[in-house]
Amino acid sequence: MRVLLIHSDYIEYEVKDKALKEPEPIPEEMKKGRMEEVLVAFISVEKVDEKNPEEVVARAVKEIVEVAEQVKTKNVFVYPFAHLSSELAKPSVALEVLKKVEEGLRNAGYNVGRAPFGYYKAFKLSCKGHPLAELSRTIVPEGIVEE
Ligand SMILES: C[C@@H](O)[C@H](N)C(=O)N[C@H]1[C@@H](O)[C@H](n2cnc3c(N)ncnc32)O[C@@H]1CO
Repeated sequence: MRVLLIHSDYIEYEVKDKALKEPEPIPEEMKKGRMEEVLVAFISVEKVDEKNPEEVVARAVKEIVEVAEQVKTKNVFVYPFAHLSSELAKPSVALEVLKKVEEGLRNAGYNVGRAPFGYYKAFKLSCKGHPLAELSRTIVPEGIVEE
């Protein structure tokens, strides 16, 4: 899993077109979204994660919580993003992993938003620009070496 973390004044998105034949079914209110004072986590779920999705979810939640504590925000936005890796997991696995990351963060006491899965989306982001505002993490199942 590849994670790009951007501490932002806000993120807003708008769903445009389907990017998968069968994107995640979403209610009208999920077609647009905005969150303020937020740690945005752009996440690419990778093929290697299919070896142990539960472990990758647990480690991703831990990493994201650590950064959220450092930048002092309780708001996290999970953004499915297929552009951080050339070895993507298949969509069915990726969606499940992303939903579990969202659930894990909520269970950890965070206000969590998530962008819809399987769509082209327009988005605006305002990065805060402080030294911890832009971070990335590579998370793989135990015992796997990621190039
Ligand atoms: C396209 C761009 O504007 C948009 N932002 C986009 O990336 N859309 C992605 C994700 O929502 C999702 N998706 C599919 N596979 C994956 C994966 N392995 N990991 C994460 N998301 C995935 O399916 C879409 C097409 O790949």
